[in-house]
This record gives sequence, structure tokens and C-alpha cells, in this order.
Amino acid sequence: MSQRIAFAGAGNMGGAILRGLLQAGHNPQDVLFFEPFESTAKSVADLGAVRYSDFGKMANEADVLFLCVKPQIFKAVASEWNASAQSNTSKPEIISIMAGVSRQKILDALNFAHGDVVRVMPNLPLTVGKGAIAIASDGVSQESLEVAKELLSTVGITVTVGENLIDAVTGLSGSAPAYVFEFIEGLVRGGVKMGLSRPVAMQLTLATIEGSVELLKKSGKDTGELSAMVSSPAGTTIAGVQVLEDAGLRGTLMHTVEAATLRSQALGK
Ligand SMILES: NC(=O)C1=CN([C@@H]2O[C@H](COP(=O)(O)OP(=O)(O)OC[C@H]3O[C@@H](n4cnc5c(N)ncnc54)[C@H](OP(=O)(O)O)[C@@H]3O)[C@@H](O)[C@H]2O)C=CC1
Ligand SMILES: O=C(O)[C@@H]1CCC=N1
Repeated sequence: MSQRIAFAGAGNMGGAILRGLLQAGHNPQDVLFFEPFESTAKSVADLGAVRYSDFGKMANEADVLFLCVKPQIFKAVASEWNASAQSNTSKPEIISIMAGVSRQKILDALNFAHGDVVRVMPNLPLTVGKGAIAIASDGVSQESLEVAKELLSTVGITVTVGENLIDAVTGLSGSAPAYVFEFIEGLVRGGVKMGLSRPVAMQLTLATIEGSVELLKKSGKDTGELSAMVSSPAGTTIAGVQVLEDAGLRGTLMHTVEAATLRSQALGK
């Protein structure tokens, strides 16, 4: 039998990982979930994943258990889970995606956790196999690290960092899909303001972003060199770039990542 993967919480991110694993070919019958919100649970059950109403039973049958609830409710929820799992005989490997909640806090809070709790920080594009996922390595056995890496690399790229950097990852790749969507929306609105239809503006924006990312990856050139290649002297691009400079785009983005990182740190306090 293949690994049985369980999800405590199948909301935006738990559901995204679950969907990603199914898309990567994981057997739905080996994907288990515990989720109180009816409409969310229904949409996940419709994919063939197996819903449990008894958390302890699910945890007992799972090889790997993803913790995907909000950090703010983790403490309260942990006592419910402990009560439900108190007679469990087996202990799954636990992978937490919660922002801010340290590995030690998880170990302290869950009576069914063994030493190998792995903290990871994924991001939403893993739903389409394009996630950027960081795995915190400290205190985790090589074997558990490999289990997490193998599972998550089916839905994106993985990097390994020290746990002290997980908040920074949360501020950057964990949160940045939202920044990117805001950026895209801004460009699209700019196009609409200048007379393009929204569908055409969206098509051009997305192709430009995809193409620019591909070029950056493949050209061996850095961002400055590529930007200079677009910016003709006294041309259109440099006129636009000056607006970005005046608005402090890069500084704003740096503050953005910093604010989200600090918020992640605060959630763990
Ligand atoms: N969203 C993202 O892009 C990312 C999120 N994360 C992390 O993922 C975690 C989940 O975030 P997100 O998916 O956005 O949040 P959601 O609120 O979408 O999902 C959490 C789910 O957990 C459910 N839940 C509540 N109580 C329990 C319980 N006792 N047992 C099991 N499930 C329960 C919630 O149900 P109900 O609504 O009924 O309360 C909800 O459906 C957070 O810790 C966040 O830090 C990490 C990286 C990216
Ligand atoms: O906004 C949040 O708190 C979560 C963590 C990373 C992305 N979403």
C-alpha cells in the first residue's frame, strides 16, 4: 500500500496541497482529511479523498499528517486532537505548514507527536505543480526530511533552510503569490485605462510575465541587464521605469517582505 497522507484542515492551503498530490498521481483513497467546514469538505470529498469525522482514527491510520489550520487556533484545536488521539497506537510523521508556529510549540502541544515534526512553508501555486516550498531541517531526522522532500517535490521546487529562516520564507514566497496577483491587477488596469479590453490586457500581461521569468532563468543575465535591454535611450520604457523609481517600487517590495516576515514572527509569540 502506498503512503497514506492525512490533512488536518483542508482549506485554502491544505486543500491546495491535497489537490496537488492528487494531480501528481497520488491515489485518492490514500488521501485522508479532517475538515469541519461542510462546503470545503464536500469539494474535497468530491475529488475522491476520504473524509474522517474522527480525528484520532485518521491520525492512527496515516503515515504522514499535514497540519493545515490557522496558527491562531492551533492551541485550542490541539487539545481537541489530543483528546481524540489519546488511545492511538501509531504516530504519523507530522508536517506543519502553519505560519509562525515553531516546531517546539508543536511538539509541546501534541501528545501524539514524536520527535520528527517537520515545518515547511509552501505557497499556493503548488496546486498547479509550481509551488516554492521551504523545508526547515533543524532537529529533524534525515529520513523524515526525505519523506517531506519527496512528497512536496511532486508539487513544486523545494529548498531546505534553518527554522530561523522560515518566517523570512513566509514573508517572501509564502505570501508573495498575493503580491504577484496585485502586481498583475495593476498592469491589467493600466492597460484598460489606456484603452485595451480586460481580456486582452490580461493575456498580454500574463504572457509578458511568463516570458520575462523564462528569459531571466535562461539568459544567464541579471535583472538589471535585462531591464536595460528593454529600456531604449529616451524611449517609452525608461519613462515608465522612472514612475516606478519615484514611487519607490523596490523599497516598497522590501518593506512588504519585511512586514510579512515580522507578522509571521508575531504569530508565533
Ligand atoms: N493560504 C496560503 O497561501 C498559505 C497558508 N499557509 C498556512 O496554512 C494554514 C492554513 O491556512 P489557509 O488554508 O489559508 O486557512 P483556511 O482557513 O482556508 O483553512 C483552514 C481550515 O481548517 C479548518 N479547521 C478549523 N478547525 C479545524 C479543526 N479542529 N480540525 C481540522 N480543521 C479545522 C477550517 O475550517 P473552518 O473554516 O470551519 O474554521 C478551514 O477550512 C495556516 O496555518 C497558514 O499559515 C502557509 C502557506 C501559504
Ligand atoms: O497570510 C498568511 O498568514 C498565510 C501564510 C503565508 C501565506 N498565507
